[in-house]
Amino acid sequence: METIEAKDQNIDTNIENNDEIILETKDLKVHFKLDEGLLEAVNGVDIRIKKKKTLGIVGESGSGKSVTAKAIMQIVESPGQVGGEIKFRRSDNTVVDIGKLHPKGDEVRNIRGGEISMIFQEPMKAFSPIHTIGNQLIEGIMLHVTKDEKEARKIAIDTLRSVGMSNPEQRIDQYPHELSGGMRQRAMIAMALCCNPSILIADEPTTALDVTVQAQVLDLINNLKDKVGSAVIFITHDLGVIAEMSDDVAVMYLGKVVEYTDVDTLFFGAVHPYTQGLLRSIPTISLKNQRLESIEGTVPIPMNLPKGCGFYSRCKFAKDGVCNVDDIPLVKVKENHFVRCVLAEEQL
Ligand SMILES: Nc1ncnc2c1ncn2[C@@H]1O[C@H](COP(=O)(O)OP(=O)(O)OP(=O)(O)O)[C@@H](O)[C@H]1O
Repeated sequence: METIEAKDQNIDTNIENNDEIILETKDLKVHFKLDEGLLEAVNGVDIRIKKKKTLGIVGESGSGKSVTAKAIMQIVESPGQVGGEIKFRRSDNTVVDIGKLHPKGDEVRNIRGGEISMIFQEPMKAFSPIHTIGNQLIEGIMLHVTKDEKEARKIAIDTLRSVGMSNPEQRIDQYPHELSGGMRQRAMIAMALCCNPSILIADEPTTALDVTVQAQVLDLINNLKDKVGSAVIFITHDLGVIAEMSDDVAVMYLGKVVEYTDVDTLFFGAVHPYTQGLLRSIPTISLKNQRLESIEGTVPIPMNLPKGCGFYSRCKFAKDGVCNVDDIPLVKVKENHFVRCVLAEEQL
């Protein structure tokens, strides 16, 4: 077994020597200094995004998924402090550590919205209510793609059409509040895609939509991923969506990745008790008449945490004196399968 703890990475390839890797975080931390104490929202996350692939990040509310995404975009709110490495391969093939760039500097601004863009849970947050959809798309295109306003407007209309918006020539001059929820979500996806980003981060992009529109938006992201050739980071608490969208999956709990593998291994060979608990809580047709299990309790607030496994208080396999003594490393159990659990070896 090999340990891939952040400080002791034992992986033979990394972003510097494997150009299939487009983004890599190492020992990523986001801490908030609050009056009540230090809140460790993200606490040593190592993830890798490969070109044109989707990494799903799954976990319950409060596990640190959104804060991880915000750190990659350098948009963590004050008083959040970001540590660790966020190495990103730019379109000219140079590798930069986004975490070392000034959050308001030109280089981050070029990357954000241009090379890495994000779809948020709630489209109203992404748009200014006082400008038309078109003005907001065109502003981004003129910043990242072309200085020619006519051409930028054409790109905006074409992108709106490509995300399934009817009458884009008219809709482009509407304000966000004039669009339905589904159309607003499409407009936000268009805004995220109009500069052909190499990474699209989608943070629960369908939560606020009704079920039929949800399915359309997921299809849209999958189709556009193929067309534009972007890699996707897809954040959700829904394992059904993970199955549909992901190539690799990172399961997060209490600010850490607890299991990391490809989507098939996740569904057919999950090892971490937390992942197994999440899987037992998915409704399936064959389980129609059985009660679904849920994981008892909730994710604790990541402040003043005791030593050992973060899942200790909720885990039915927890062993006193074993799991609650030291921090648990993420361990390689087989090729492309990593688990943060001392029982991992026994359960294989
Ligand atoms: N601006 C902030 N100030 C203080 N604490 C924060 C801030 N943003 C997030 N947190 C805390 O960081 C932890 C992780 O939050 P995060 O939003 O990343 O979780 P999540 O897994 O994305 O959950 P959800 O699915 O509900 O979005 C939580 O305990 C949250 O309360």
